Amino acid sequence: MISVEEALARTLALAAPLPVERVALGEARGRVMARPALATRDQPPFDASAMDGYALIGDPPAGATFPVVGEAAAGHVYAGTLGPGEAVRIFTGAPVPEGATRVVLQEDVTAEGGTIRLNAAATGGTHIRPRGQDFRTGDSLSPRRLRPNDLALLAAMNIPEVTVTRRPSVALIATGDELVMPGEVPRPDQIVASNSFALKALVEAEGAEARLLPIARDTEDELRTVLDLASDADLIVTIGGASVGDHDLVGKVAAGMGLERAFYKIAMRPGKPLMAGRLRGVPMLGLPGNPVSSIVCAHLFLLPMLRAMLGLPPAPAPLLRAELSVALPANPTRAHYMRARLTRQDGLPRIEPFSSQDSALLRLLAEADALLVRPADDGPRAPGDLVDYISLNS
Ligand SMILES: Nc1nc2c(c(=O)[nH]1)N[C@H]1C(S)=C(S)[C@@H](COP(=O)(O)OP(=O)(O)OC[C@H]3O[C@@H](n4cnc5c(N)ncnc54)[C@H](O)[C@@H]3O)O[C@H]1N2
Ligand code: MOO
Repeated sequence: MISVEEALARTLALAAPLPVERVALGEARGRVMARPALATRDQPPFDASAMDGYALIGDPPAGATFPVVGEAAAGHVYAGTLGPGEAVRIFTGAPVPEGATRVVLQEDVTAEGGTIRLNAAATGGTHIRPRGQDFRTGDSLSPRRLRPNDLALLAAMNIPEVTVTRRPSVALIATGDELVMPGEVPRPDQIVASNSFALKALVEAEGAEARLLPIARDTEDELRTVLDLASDADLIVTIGGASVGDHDLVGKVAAGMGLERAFYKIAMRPGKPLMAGRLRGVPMLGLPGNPVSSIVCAHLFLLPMLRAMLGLPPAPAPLLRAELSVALPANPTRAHYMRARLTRQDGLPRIEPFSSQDSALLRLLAEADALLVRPADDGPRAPGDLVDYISLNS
């Protein structure tokens, strides 16, 4: 069995960034920008007023008076020339008239019949945003997953379309004679397929597209047929049938179809029978069937693979720190990803693993905030120790 780190390195080696496409800015939220975006103009494109008031020249004392010779509003430049001793009525966002060095707030003047008088000496800055203060033509936004804030910046840069990595298409294949889809009537010896729904949601939240294929029954023929249906995907994910039982056929059938195996079995709990490889050119991840095992493996391997396919830097699931609230015995040779609850407190949160860690228990997984990470061969841990965890709440 290989380590989690080695398995991750081998799965990431299967995942290359996908081709790019252009999308309209309005469709770009959450997409991964593949190239830097370059501003096509300065922002603001002119010296702009930051306040409603009066634009004038110099630093006049309290009591000074000025004739108001014109007006500048947002979208309406003052076409005249401002001279010393004159003022232009100005509104927030308007271009500051040529030569003006200050905007006096309207609250700080008394306006009377086309003239203003300063109530007090103007203080506290010019209230002018200089041209290019936000960004200049040619300034760039580096490649990233686009958040709402980034979209506002791109719009201001006058970039109507962005180059993003194509969404990976992920084929999800549940396997097993015991499975029916939610809403169907299971026989007494059947259960409802659940894993695919968590996996679909995780895949979609990561910015990929998930396709639920028909459940593959436990025959070699049927598994082959469903794997064939997935051959146009960017990533094939099977669920179950990965272990050593007589009906665990995924490894055998995939091998018969030419799977180049990257690994099978890892020193990890849950998730030991994970397999990965390349099937006729398509990366494939064979997840264990136990619901918790498949979902934990998705966090640790499937999502990092998708991020790499999206062109993000190859990286493991992000680790956070928490303060352990109970004592834990030494962890043996398999890294353990324990379902745990987080409690907020000042500083780092407290983390408490559930007493049962059975990998079939979905109700406990639904209660869990985090996977507490126990590395392989980790010594005993005491309350108050700082430990790593992976968040399940995002
Ligand atoms: N003799 C051994 N038996 C098992 C070993 C082992 O090393 N030696 N490993 C155990 C471990 S660890 C795991 S994990 C499981 C993984 O088995 P499979 O990947 O072959 O999964 P299945 O046998 O198909 O299913 C296991 C379990 O999960 C249920 N299941 C499967 N798919 C779904 C689904 N889509 N939705 C909901 N539940 C699903 C299935 O009904 C079984 O109950 O093997 C252990 N055995
Ligand atoms: O690895 Mo299994 O995943 O413990 O249930």
